Amino acid sequence: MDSMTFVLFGATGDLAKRKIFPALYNLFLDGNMPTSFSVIGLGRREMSHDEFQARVEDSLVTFSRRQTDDQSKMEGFLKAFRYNALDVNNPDDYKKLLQTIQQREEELTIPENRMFYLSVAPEFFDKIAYQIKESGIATTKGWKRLIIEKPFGHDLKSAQQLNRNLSVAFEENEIYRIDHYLGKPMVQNLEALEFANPVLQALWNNQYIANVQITASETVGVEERAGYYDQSGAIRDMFQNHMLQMLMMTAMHLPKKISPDDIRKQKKMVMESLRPLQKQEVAKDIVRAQYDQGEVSGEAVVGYQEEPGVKAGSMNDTFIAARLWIDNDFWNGVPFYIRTGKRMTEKSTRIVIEFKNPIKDLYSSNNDETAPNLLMIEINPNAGVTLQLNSRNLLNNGKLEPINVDFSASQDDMPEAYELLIMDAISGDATFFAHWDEVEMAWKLVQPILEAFEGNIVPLHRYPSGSMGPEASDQLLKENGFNWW
Ligand SMILES: NC(=O)C1=CN([C@@H]2O[C@H](COP(=O)(O)OP(=O)(O)OC[C@H]3O[C@@H](n4cnc5c(N)ncnc54)[C@H](OP(=O)(O)O)[C@@H]3O)[C@@H](O)[C@H]2O)C=CC1
Ligand SMILES: O=C1O[C@H](COP(=O)(O)O)[C@@H](O)[C@H](O)[C@H]1O
Repeated sequence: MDSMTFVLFGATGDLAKRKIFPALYNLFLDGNMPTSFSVIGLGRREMSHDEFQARVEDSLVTFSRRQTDDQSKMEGFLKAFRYNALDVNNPDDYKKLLQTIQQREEELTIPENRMFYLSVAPEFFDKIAYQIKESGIATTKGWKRLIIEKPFGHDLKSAQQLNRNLSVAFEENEIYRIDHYLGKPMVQNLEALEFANPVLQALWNNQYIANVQITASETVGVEERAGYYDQSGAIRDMFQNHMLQMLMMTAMHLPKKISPDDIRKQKKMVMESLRPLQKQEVAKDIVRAQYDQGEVSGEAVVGYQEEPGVKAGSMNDTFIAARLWIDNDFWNGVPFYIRTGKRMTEKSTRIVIEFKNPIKDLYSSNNDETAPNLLMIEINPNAGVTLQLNSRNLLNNGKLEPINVDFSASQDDMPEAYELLIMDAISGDATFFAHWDEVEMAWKLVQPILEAFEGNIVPLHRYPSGSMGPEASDQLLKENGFNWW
């Protein structure tokens, strides 16, 4: 792994504290950081290097997955950290930043490999990219890379504009767009599950699969993020990025070889085959809803309209269900159902593959019936795979009953999404980052939905907090003879 300088914009913020510092630290403890590296934290407020290091240490003690009693390890890690005050709008601050970067490169005798992580509000992304170029920081004899957080645009036009603005300083192969769902170990494992098992590979098509269901349900409400979420909704917050990424990872087909380029090509082909939605017809395939008051995990909670910071009469969606079709030879005729929402019954992210059941009535003369075979992939909070088969239960008069063949991945010491993603970015492996083509096609799919929501031509259903969403979401599957698993 190349020695490098990790420049963190937003180093005094929440994401840095909760995710980025702990991820770097765990990589360090696992021997997955370069032997020599420097981290330069940036924020508006003034702070000494020592104060910054103390802040980082505090975050590690509170949030790191791994802890060590060996203080020399902690010290070895912290000594890599420096802090510069920088206002993203002030060109002089970038000149000072360049000096700090160069000074550290000299001190550590490391090459000019520079990683820029933008953990700041998205309206700063293009300004920072521009200043990185103008100040000369981007002129390096080594590599340079940019990691950015979502949201990547607010709609198709703003995403395209942002991409143009970033490209003044960075090539596409230098941009690592974080979608933290792509860092979840079970999402990364989808590729192996689909392609490293000839049995599943043979069945992974419309001849054997009846439908695919992707669910990401949350029990939390809007929390303290109403300012952002009320403008965003489930459609932008989860559907445009995480849900569509999981769909791509599930529906892609065996690439010629397992390489970042080939996997991305397959994902792109899925997006190209997704049947576009027409604004006037969005309501046929998309259900939007908002949570009312109710009870979640035994606790009474208020409805969305009563949440602090939500504007009166907000029509924002806190739940989305969708039925999508992939018009290619593999998936013609197989509905892909997606649902995601806040204040639902349980916290669970999972993908269920329902296989066709041509022998449903074979046993009916014995008063028996076969349940469909299901492959259930649990992503979060548990990680595992379950295959539902039919078997006779000798303790119940030999009746046919579904049984589960289970594999549960141990969650102990499982690396966090940010660890895996930051490690990949440092190694220059972009497999599990969102390519611009994917992001743009996702926005193209979502744009008519946004317009239909804004034009109010899609009803806004309601669901009680603590439920699995409105009846209309169940109806979407009933229309095709299915139900949510
Ligand atoms: N927090 C999370 O869990 C997640 C966050 N994200 C995304 O990550 C990004 C950062 O989020 P988060 O850490 O929560 O945000 P915070 O509001 O906690 O932190 C914002 C950071 O930006 C800095 N900042 C603000 N204005 C300026 C400026 N003019 N010049 C330089 N720095 C500035 C702040 O520095 P200072 O305070 O010193 O001014 C602070 O370090 C956002 O894009 C967010 O959408 C994505 C997924 C999850
Ligand atoms: O990106 C986001 O994801 C979280 C859910 O992530 P998970 O890893 O806990 O499943 C969601 O709560 C948040 O609104 C969204 O911005």
